Amino acid sequence: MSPEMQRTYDVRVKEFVPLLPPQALKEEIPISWTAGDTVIAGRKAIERILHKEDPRLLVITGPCSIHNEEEALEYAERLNALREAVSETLCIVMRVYFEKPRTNVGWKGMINDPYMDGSCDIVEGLRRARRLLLKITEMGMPTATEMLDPISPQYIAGLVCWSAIGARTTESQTHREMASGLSMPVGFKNCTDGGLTTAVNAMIAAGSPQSFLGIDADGRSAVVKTTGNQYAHIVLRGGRRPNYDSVSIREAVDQLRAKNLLEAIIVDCSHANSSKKYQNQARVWQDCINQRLDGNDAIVGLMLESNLREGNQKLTDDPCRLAYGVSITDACISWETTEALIRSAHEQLLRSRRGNSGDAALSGNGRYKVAVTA
Ligand SMILES: O=C[C@H](O)[C@H](O)COP(=O)(O)O
Ligand SMILES: C=C(OP(=O)(O)O)C(=O)O
Repeated sequence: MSPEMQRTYDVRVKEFVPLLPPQALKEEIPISWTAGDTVIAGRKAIERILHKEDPRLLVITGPCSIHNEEEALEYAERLNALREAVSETLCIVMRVYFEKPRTNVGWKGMINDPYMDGSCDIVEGLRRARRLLLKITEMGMPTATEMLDPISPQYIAGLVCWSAIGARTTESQTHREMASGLSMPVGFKNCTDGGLTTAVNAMIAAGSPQSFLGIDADGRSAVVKTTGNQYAHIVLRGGRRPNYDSVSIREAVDQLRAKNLLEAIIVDCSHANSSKKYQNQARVWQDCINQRLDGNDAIVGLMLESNLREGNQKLTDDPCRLAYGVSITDACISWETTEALIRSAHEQLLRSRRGNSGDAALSGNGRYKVAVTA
């Protein structure tokens, strides 16, 4: 480019690092028939739940963010066994989140910075994300992720059954346009202050055909024309106050009904619904199960932030010294708590379906005691 053309461009860009085209990564790590079957069946099951053709409760559970493949695979193996055991009442999908939206700055997830040292080797991040999604879907485990960067779906979306647009990006036109072309159901979080209107508008925009700028499978910049995503739905994650209680659910249903949108709500038991205290997730979970048992079919799914071990840890200069199975972003509930919550919900839903009387109560330490009465 001539100097007079160049002098007004890229004033603050240090470097352009070439990225391999999506097609090249798909050929390097090809989707298998088994993985493809998991994705297709997972998407179908979620679509049927959103349309209330499948009475099961959708459960999206897993780490706040993935930073270590070995830990993610151990979690996936445990969850997959549990998924099969409770599949009569629950449709379990694993959170496999590689992209983290930050309130200001911080580690932005495995795709952005796989070595967690600021080197931001995004090519390696995309490779690791795709490889891990492939391994998890090959187990038969359906996957969920947040789509944050509008380019990355081209590299990984074929291995994802459900995706979220986060609270910080639900108002973004770019993300709504992207969602209109995504192949899986997309949940829009309410925005961080708790307002639902942004998510409702996002559902309308994502449900409509859109034309916007993107890239194609060969990595060429392109005008992307979409059909609209008829499975856009809302995810309540709380805001200035929690919004999982029955009054908030009613309010959300009223807003959805007024716009003729899917009256299918997923409640995120974490984030502002738990006041960012992982110990509160159990309470939110049981409240929503109770609402379901009381006949409220608007809540079709629940989300948990869960990891092998509870809590979280700070990411320091030496990632090798991180504790195994502990989140480096939001604090999570442990595997043991997750399993107890899921098994308890399964038993309560089974009993209710069979018309048996039963009682599930929260014990003092936040774990469930399930007492079946004759
Ligand atoms: O789910 C994760 C976090 O809540 C989200 O990425 C924001 O994190 P931050 O406020 O720590 O940046
Ligand atoms: C970032 C997340 O949620 P939210 O957008 O609701 O903050 C998340 O689920 O990881």
